[in-house]
Amino acid sequence: MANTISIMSNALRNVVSKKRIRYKEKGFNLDLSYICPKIIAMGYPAPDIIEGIYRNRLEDVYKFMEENHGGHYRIYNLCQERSYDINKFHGNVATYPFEDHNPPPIVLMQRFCQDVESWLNRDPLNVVAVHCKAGKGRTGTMICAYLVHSKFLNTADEALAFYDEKRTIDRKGVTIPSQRRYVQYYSNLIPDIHYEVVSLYISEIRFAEANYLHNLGTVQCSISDRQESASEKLKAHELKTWPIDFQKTSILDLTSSPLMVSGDIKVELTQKSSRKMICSFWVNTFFMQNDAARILDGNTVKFMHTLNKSEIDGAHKDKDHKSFSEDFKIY
Ligand SMILES: CCCCCCCC(=O)OC[C@H](COP(=O)(O)O[C@H]1[C@H](O)[C@@H](OP(=O)(O)O)[C@H](OP(=O)(O)O)[C@@H](OP(=O)(O)O)[C@H]1O)OC(=O)CCCCCCC
Repeated sequence: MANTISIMSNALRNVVSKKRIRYKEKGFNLDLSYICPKIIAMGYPAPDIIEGIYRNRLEDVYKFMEENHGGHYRIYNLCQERSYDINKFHGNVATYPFEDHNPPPIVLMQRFCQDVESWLNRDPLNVVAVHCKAGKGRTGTMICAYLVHSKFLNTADEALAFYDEKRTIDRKGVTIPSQRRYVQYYSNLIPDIHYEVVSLYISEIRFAEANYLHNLGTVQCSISDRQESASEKLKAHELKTWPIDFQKTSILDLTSSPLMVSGDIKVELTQKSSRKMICSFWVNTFFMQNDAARILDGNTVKFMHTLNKSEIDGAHKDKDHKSFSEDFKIY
């Protein structure tokens, strides 16, 4: 009977881990992959019995780490929605939590990379094990940032492709466009660009060739930023929202009262009635300054930051937006 339950549980874990590469050696069967000898990506180490039925069991991950890297491992938990007693891993657990399906704040990426670098430099035997919930999107975003930070690879694209190959069977590791964009942003800081929070004024957003939106009629457009506070969980903080009737216009015109934004900014389109998310994207003002065309009076900046469909979260998955035109752009 116990053997049957174990077989069924392993079967379910395999289904839940989808196309992620599993570690199946030395008696282990874990949603876990070595990205390189010192960097492990893994699914959540579930402490409770129920979640342990379909995800890594914490005790199995502990056994794996002790047998293979005893005394030389540090765990990084990126989950904002889950946690466990860090003493289960001798207290050597660092947390850098952010929301599922979203990019991390740039400053969180910097702190994560510095922490990993410090740990790995302490002893040649040291390794890191990074996880979120699935150990795929958020985990990949941070690991790719470190692959560029450490100059193990030279570009964001190289890091993303390397991670995709080492972590997934279908080479679809980091798929959320804004997560991929933030790895690119981070790589733009290497080797020694000083990041700072920059304020810009949004005076116009143009939605071009977005036939899909035209068919939706009035859509709600919101712009949010992120206000970090130690106590509160990270979440987008809505600054303002506007209705846009895409049957009449494809421009959000804020010329009369530009909106000042700073740092990590989320633009989101939702169905006006249901508030169901249509698509969204995160950008960071520091990396948009070059796109900013100073208007004559010098203090209002209209940034024409072109994003195409593959760079818009939600649209990239296509499953809901098959009628998006190929060249869906947000300026
Ligand atoms: C008999 C039931 C069979 C269920 C088969 C489910 C098969 C299945 O879809 O399993 C997967 C689901 C969801 O799986 P998870 O609960 O693990 O969620 C994943 C996680 O959010 C990833 O983000 P991250 O944590 O890596 O940052 C996300 O990647 P991203 O943000 O990059 O898109 C991925 O989206 P994606 O897959 O890429 O679209 C999500 O599927 O698991 C569950 O729902 C767990 C509950 C399982 C219920 C167990 C009941 C005992």
